[in-house]
Order: sequence, then C-alpha cells, then structure tokens
Amino acid sequence: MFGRPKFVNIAEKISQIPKGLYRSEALIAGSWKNLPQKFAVCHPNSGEVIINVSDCQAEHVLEAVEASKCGFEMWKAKTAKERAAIVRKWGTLIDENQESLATLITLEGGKPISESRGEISYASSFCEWSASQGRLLSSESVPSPFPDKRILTMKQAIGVVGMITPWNFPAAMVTRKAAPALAVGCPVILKPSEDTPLTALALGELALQAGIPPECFHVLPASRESTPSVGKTICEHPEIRAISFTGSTNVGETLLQQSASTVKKVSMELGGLAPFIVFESADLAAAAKALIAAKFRNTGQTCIAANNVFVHHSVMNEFIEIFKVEITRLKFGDVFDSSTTVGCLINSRGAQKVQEQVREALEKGARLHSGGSAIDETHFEPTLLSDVAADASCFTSETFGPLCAVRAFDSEEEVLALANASQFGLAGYFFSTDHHQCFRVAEKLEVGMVGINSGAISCCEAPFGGVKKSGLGREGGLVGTDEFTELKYCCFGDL
Ligand SMILES: NC(=O)c1ccc[n+]([C@@H]2O[C@H](COP(=O)([O-])OP(=O)(O)OC[C@H]3O[C@@H](n4cnc5c(N)ncnc54)[C@H](O)[C@@H]3O)[C@@H](O)[C@H]2O)c1
Ligand SMILES: O=CCCC(=O)O
Repeated sequence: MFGRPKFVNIAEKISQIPKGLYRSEALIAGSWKNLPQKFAVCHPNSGEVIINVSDCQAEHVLEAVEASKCGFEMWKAKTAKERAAIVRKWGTLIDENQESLATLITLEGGKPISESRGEISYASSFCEWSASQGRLLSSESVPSPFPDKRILTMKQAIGVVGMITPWNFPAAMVTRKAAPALAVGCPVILKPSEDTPLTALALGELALQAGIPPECFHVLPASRESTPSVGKTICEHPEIRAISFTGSTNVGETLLQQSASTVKKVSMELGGLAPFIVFESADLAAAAKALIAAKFRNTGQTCIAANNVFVHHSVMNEFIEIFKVEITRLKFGDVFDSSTTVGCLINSRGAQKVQEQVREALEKGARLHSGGSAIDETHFEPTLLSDVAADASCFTSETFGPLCAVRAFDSEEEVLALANASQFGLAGYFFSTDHHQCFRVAEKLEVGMVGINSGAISCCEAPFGGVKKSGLGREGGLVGTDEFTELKYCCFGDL
C-alpha cells in the first residue's frame, strides 16, 4: 500500500505540454510579460525547481486595472448571449487540454494525476454552468404601494474584480470565481498562489484563445514576498469593486481589513474544520467509504475535508475495523501513476504539521491504528487515530493532511454541541438512517454545506461556502453570479 514516491522526470512531463500552455510570464492586457524579477515554482514531490516565474509587484496591478477599465466598458456592452458563448468556449478548451492542465497541476501541486484530471472536469463545469447563469440574470417588478409608481430591480455587473486563489485546487478555484464574473460582464485580475501559478497562466492562455478580451483577464503571479503588497493594492484600489478570495482564514481577515477603506464587495471562501458524524443507525460500510473520500481527497488538503470524526460509541469498534480495511485500499506513492490515490503534501511544513499533530494526539491518549509517520519531507502515511482528545490540535485546527482523527460520542445533543463549538462552519457530514434525525441534524449543524449520507458534495450546481469564520458569500449554484453583480432599484414615478 505505502510505496515510496517515484522520481518524476520533470523535463519529460513538460515536453508533453503544448508550448502555449507552459508559461512563466505574467499575463497583463493580453501581453505575456517576462519580468526581470522571478520566483521558483517547485515540484513538491521532490522539491526540484520546475521553472522560474515572473514576480509581479503593485505596479502590475495598476497596469491591469487601467486595461480593465476599458475592458469593462466593452465587455459589459456585449449581450449576455455573446459573453456566454465565449465563457462556454473557455470551458471547452479547458476540457480539450485536460491532460496538459492536469500534468501542470500534478507537477506544481503534487496532486495525484487522476485527481488532477478530475479537477479539470470540475473546473470546466463552472464555465458551462456560469455561461448559462449569466444569461438568466433576472429583473423583477414588485407591485408598488403608490398608484403612480412602479418598482423595478435589475442586476448589473459590479466592475473590475480582484481574485486571489489557493494552491489546493489551482484550476477549479480560478474558474469557480472567474467564469461567473466574466459571464455577467466583469473583468478579472487574478493573483494565483505562488505555489501553483503555472495552471493559472495556462488558463489565461486558454481564456485568450476562447475570445475573452485581453483587457478582461489578467494573471499576476507573485512570490511569497511580493504577495502582500500585490494583495494590498488589489484590496485598496478604488476601481476594483469586488474581491473574491479563497484561502486561509488568517489571510481572509487581513484582506477584509484592507478592503474596508474602499468598501468593496467581498467574497471569502476560507478554512474549515468539518465534522463527520457516524450515528448508531448508520450504514457503516457506506460511511467508511464516504469518509475515505471526504478525508483523503487531495491527500487531505481540501477545505471541506472531514477533520473531526465523531463515531457513536456503540458502533466505534466495528466502524474502526471497516475503516482500517478501506485505508489499506489507498494507494500511496507516485503522483503520476493513474492508480495513486494519496500523493504528497504541498511542502515540508504541511508534513511537519501533521507529524506534530499526531505526536501531540498520542501524548494526549489517542490510539494509533494505521500510519503515523512521514516517509520523507513531503510524504506522510495515511493515518488513523481514535480516542482523540477534544482539545488535541488535530481536532481544534485544520489538519490539511492525510490524518483521520476519531473520537466517540454518546448522544446527538453531545455531538452537535461538540461540532458546533467550532469557530468554523464550512462543511459538515453525517451518516444516519433515521430520517427524523437526518432533518434535525441537517438543520442544527452550523455549517454552510451538509453531506447527509454523502461524503462528496461539490459540484457547480450547488452553492459552495461557509458560515462563521469559514467565509462570506457563495460560489456556484444559482447564486454564484450574485457575488459579481449589484442590485439596482429603479422607481418609475409620475405614471
Ligand atoms: N472555503 C474554500 O472554498 C476553500 C477552498 C480552498 C482552500 N481553502 C482554504 O485555504 C487554505 C489553504 O490554502 P493556502 O495555504 O493557499 O491559503 P493562504 O491563505 O496561505 O493562501 C491563499 C492565497 O492567498 C495569498 N496570500 C497569502 N498571504 C496574502 C496576503 N497577505 N495578501 C494577499 N494575498 C495573500 C496566497 O499567495 C494565495 O494566493 C486552507 O485554510 C483551506 O481551508 C478554502
Ligand atoms: O478546497 C476547497 C475546494 C474543494 C471543493 O470545491 O470541493
């Protein structure tokens, strides 16, 4: 099960990607800018440098804003149908280049290649969905209380939008934001994660090929050092009317503060601490399979990953035995092998965090059933702990790695209190065959998304987002375009 990761021949992988999709320059107003300052993008599997990428600064944000101002006038003047055709084409091109884009994700993010292919399908689905959504922006007429007046509301594109995205879904987090923004008429200035800019730059090339005007899609890679000033410039620029961020809650808080002076519309998809509850009536085999999906997808580096697993004490032993068998089915190792299901962590800090959480949980009395150790700097064995103390750090903070931490509970009230004690509220999951309980618990869990007898909840048709410190706003679903529109009320008088 736990094979050693294989050496990846980076040059050979790159040679399989069409030249136009392998970019290291910034994309501003349709020009590929080879900037003198660069930063290294590495393959997390080995730490080897893939390529040095142009490092944008605050001045590049200003350049992109200037272009976007003209872009906005031109793009919003198009019909929704014209924009939809272009956004849909972007999705088609993403699908057509699935293998190249998946290779980039795996090279720079270390995601197992089969999951990277899945991410590309997920990413393109937001283009197709948003293209349709853009055509359905509705106006409403509400009966007026005055006989000579009429009330009409309309949704209008908000303007230039700044976007900052994470490394864990370097394609899907871009299209989940950019496709709806573009579909309603907003230009996009994107700052991708410093760990995974290559996927975003390839998406930029495909956006140009699809016909998105050069003034309307800019990709500004920036190093860890340059990112704070690039982010601050995006947040404080008065011409950028909305910011859409996905990433950690700490950074989200900073961006919220920085956006205050220009009173921007903010959309924040932040960290989670998802409870996964197995009630006594649950189908344990189904729950174990779902927990594998909810925990180990992207090697545990998912904002909606099951983090705090609660199992009713009456089924605990049986559940652990079933789940241990499921863990042995995971295939850990070479990220370019299509059968690999668990890959590497984004960097050595990710692996050290998991190691530290395991050490502390064991010290506090947890039992180790499987895994428990790092294989090398970025690879950590899929790990199962039970009897985890409620105050262990793997229960109080996002693990973001292949560690499954379980504790027992006695009653529905107790487990809801434990689950809702968190400051976070992104996703939650539970398994039960008692339909009364299903409704009760779904209503009482303080999260933005609930999986009821399901561990896989993401799709473009559903509204993605959290409550409490997990964020503000929703992406996808019927409301995904709302983040990029303003509601205008028109009062027609003297009629
Ligand atoms: N809710 C969601 O939809 C969702 C989705 C994916 C990831 N996440 C969360 O993201 C986190 C992991 O991703 P990460 O490590 O890339 O998060 P991160 O917050 O460190 O980085 C996210 C992005 O913010 C940028 N950034 C960092 N500091 C900044 C600053 N001072 N100003 C402006 N930008 C800055 C980074 O360069 C990156 O592009 C986890 O907490 C995870 O739960 C949430
Ligand atoms: O990591 C967060 C995004 C994952 C998802 O969209 O399912």
